[in-house]
Amino acid sequence: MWQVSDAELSTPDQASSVELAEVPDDARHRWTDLAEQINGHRFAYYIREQPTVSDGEFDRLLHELEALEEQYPGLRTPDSPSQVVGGTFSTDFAAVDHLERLLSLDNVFSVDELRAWMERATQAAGTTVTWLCELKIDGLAIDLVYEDGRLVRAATRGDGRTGEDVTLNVRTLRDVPSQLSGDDVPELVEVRGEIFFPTAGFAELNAGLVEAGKAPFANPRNAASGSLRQKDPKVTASRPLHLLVHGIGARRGFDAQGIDLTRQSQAYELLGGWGLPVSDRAKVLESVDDVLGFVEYFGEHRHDLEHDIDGIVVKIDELAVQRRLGSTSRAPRWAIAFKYPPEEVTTKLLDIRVNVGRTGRVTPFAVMEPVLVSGSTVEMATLHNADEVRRKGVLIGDTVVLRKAGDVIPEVLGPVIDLRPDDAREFVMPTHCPSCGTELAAQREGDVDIRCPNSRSCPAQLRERLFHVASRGAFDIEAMGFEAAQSLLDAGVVQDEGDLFGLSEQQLSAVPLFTRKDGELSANGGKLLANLEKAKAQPLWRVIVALSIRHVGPTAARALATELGSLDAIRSAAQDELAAVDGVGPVIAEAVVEWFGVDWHRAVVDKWAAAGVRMADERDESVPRTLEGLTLVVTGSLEGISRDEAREAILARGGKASGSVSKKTSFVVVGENPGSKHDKAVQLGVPVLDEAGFRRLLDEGPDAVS
Ligand SMILES: NC(=O)c1ccc[n+]([C@@H]2O[C@H](COP(=O)([O-])OP(=O)(O)OC[C@H]3O[C@@H](n4cnc5c(N)ncnc54)[C@H](O)[C@@H]3O)[C@@H](O)[C@H]2O)c1
Ligand SMILES: [Zn+2]
Repeated sequence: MWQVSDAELSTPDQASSVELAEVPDDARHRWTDLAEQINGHRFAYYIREQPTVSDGEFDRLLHELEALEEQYPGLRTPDSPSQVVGGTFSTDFAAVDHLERLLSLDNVFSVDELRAWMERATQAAGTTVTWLCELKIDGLAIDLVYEDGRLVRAATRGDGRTGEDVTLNVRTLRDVPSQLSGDDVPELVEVRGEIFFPTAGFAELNAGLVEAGKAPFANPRNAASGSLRQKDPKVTASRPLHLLVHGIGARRGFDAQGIDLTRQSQAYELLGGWGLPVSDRAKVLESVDDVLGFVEYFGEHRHDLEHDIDGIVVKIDELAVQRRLGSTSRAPRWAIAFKYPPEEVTTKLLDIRVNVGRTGRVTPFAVMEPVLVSGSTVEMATLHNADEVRRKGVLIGDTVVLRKAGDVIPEVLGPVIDLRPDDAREFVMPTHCPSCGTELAAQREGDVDIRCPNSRSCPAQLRERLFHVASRGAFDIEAMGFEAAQSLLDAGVVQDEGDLFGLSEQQLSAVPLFTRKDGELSANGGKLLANLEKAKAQPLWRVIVALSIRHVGPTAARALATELGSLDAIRSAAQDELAAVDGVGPVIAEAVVEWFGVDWHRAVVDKWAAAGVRMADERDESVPRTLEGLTLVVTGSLEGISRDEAREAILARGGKASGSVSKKTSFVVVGENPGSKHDKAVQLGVPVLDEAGFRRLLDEGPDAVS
C-alpha cells in the first residue's frame, strides 16, 4: 500500500566494497540497525503521522548515525538517512515532481555551534553577509506553484524531488490565495512555506477525535500533516490550518515584470504584496550578537506564539551568496536551523491516581516513569478531571507524549497508540474519597469536578488547608511546611486550622517533629511559635486568603479588605454589597456568603480572633491618596521595591493595581526584563513609567508625571 523510498531499502552493502572492508563488523551492524530505525520512524512520522518516538530521541539516533559515518566514511552511502531529505510519499495521493528540489535544513543545537557555523559561512561567502532570522515553524512543508498568478498545484515535500499532490486540500485553506494580486505577478513562481495547526485548537481537535473513536495526534505538527493529507478535502476544510511562506523555488518572468530580486527578505515583501501570508517576525540582522539575541528572545517567548516552533532558521539574505554556496544533497549551505531543547518526550504512564485538594476537589494525576524534559525530571502531571482523562484518550500502561514547556507545569498530550500494550486499562474515577472514605459528589449539578464533602475533617483537605494557611500568599509562616502540617494533625493537637494560633508550648511538646530527644521543645518548635506570633499581625487581606474561601485569592482578598476594612464587616455584608466591590463580583460574593454560612468556618474566625490574629486593618491616614481613580500595571522587576511592595504602595494611595494592560490602564510601570505587557502598553498608547517616574507618581500624583 505504501510506496517506499530507496532510502528505506538502503543497506551499506551498496557502498563501495573497498571502503566497506575497513568498517568493523560491529560498526556496520550498528549502522544498519540505526538506519532501519530511522527509516521506520520517518515512515511513522511523515506518512502515518503517528510517531512512536519523540523528536529528541529521533534526532539522537540520526546524530549517532552521522557520528558513525564521520568515523567510517565507507558507511555514508548516497541514500543513507543522513544524505536524503526525510520523508516519502504515499499512494493515497498522485505523485508530482517539484520544479526545483525542496531541501531540509542542517541543524545546530547550541549557541557555540551556531556561532561557529556563522563564522564558517561568512568565510565561505568571502564577503560580509547579513542574516535573515526566522522562526522555524513546526509544521508541514508545502510547495505552491503559481502560473500567471493562478494556483495550479500544491504538493508536500515528499523526498524533496517528488511530493504528493494535495492541491484540492490546500485550496480549502483561507490563507492560500487561489489568485495572486498586484500588477507585477510573474509568469511562474514556486513558493515554499509551512502549513501549521495553531496550538490553541489542538486539544479540542484531539478531544473530538477521541470522542469519534479515532486516534488522537501526538502534537500540533502531526495534526497539521494529518489534517492536510486527508483523502476528503472537506475534512481538511474543517480544520483551522494556516500557512506562512518562507522561500521561493523556480521562477520565470521576473525580469519581464521589472523585478530584480537580490535578497530573500525582499522576496518576502514581494510575496506579501501578492497576497501570500508572510511572517512579520522575520528580521534581517547584521551582527552575530544580534542573531544570538534573536535566538534567545524567542527561546523565552516560544510559548507566546500562535504556533509551535522548534527553533530559529538563520539564512544568508543575499541571493548571490546563496547561489554561490549552493547546497548538499540534503540541505542548503547558506542556511541553518538552530534547534531549541526538546520539550516533548515519551514515557510510560504507570498509573493514574487521585489527589484531594484544599477545597476537596478530587483530581486525577499521571504517575509516569521519571523522564528528563526541559531541564528537570518529571514523574507526575495533573490530568485535571475524569473528563480530561477521557478527552486525552490515555490508558494506564500507555506510552504517552509528555510536554513541559519551559517553566510551565508538565502536560500529558496523548498516547502513542502504536505502542499500546494489550493489558492497557482505562482509568476509573473513585466513588469514595481516598483519604477519608466519604462518598464523592459534584458540589453543584453540572460541575465537571467532584469533591469530598467532608471538608472539616478529611485529613487530606485539612493538611492542604494548614499548608495553605502558612503559605507565602497567606500568613507566610516559614516554619510550617507540608511535613509540619502533617505532624500537627497526626499528633492531634489541632482539629482544624482554627486551633493553629492558639497552640501552646505545652501542646507543641507533644509533637515529635518539634521536640528534642529529652522531650523539650526543639529549636524548630520555638521557631514555629515565634513565627505564629508574628503572623498574627499580618494585614487583613492575608488573613482572608488564609481562610480558603473558594475563588478568593490575593486580588479579591485585597479588594475586600480595602473596601470593607474588617472581617466583621465582610461577614455581615449582604451578598449584593459584596458583589458591588470592585474586583469581587457576583461569583466571589456568593462564595463568601456561602462560606460564612457554615458553623465551623465561623468558629475558625472566632478562634483566630481570640488568639489575637488581626481582624481589621486600620487605615493609614498619613499616606496621601495620590492615586485615587487610577489603575496601574507593574511589569518587570524594579530595583528598590518588590512587586508586593509596589502593589501595597498603589493600594495604600487609593489606586488600583491590575495584572493586565487595557485601554483603561492609566500607567504601566516598567522594570528590568518587562514582558509582553510593555509591548501592549506601547501598542495601546498607555503612558509608560520607569521606576523613578513611578516614585514621583506615588508621592505627587499624576500631574507630576504627565
Ligand atoms: N519523532 C519521529 O519519529 C521523527 C521522525 C522523523 C523526523 N522527525 C523530526 O522532524 C524533524 C526533521 O525533519 P526535516 O528533515 O523535515 O527537517 P526540519 O524540520 O528539521 O527542517 C527542515 C524543514 O523546516 C521547515 N521550516 C520551518 N520554518 C522554516 C523557515 N522559516 N524557513 C525554512 N524552512 C522552514 C521547512 O519546511 C523545511 O523542510 C526533526 O525535528 C525530527 O526530530 C521526527
Ligand atoms: Zn475526604
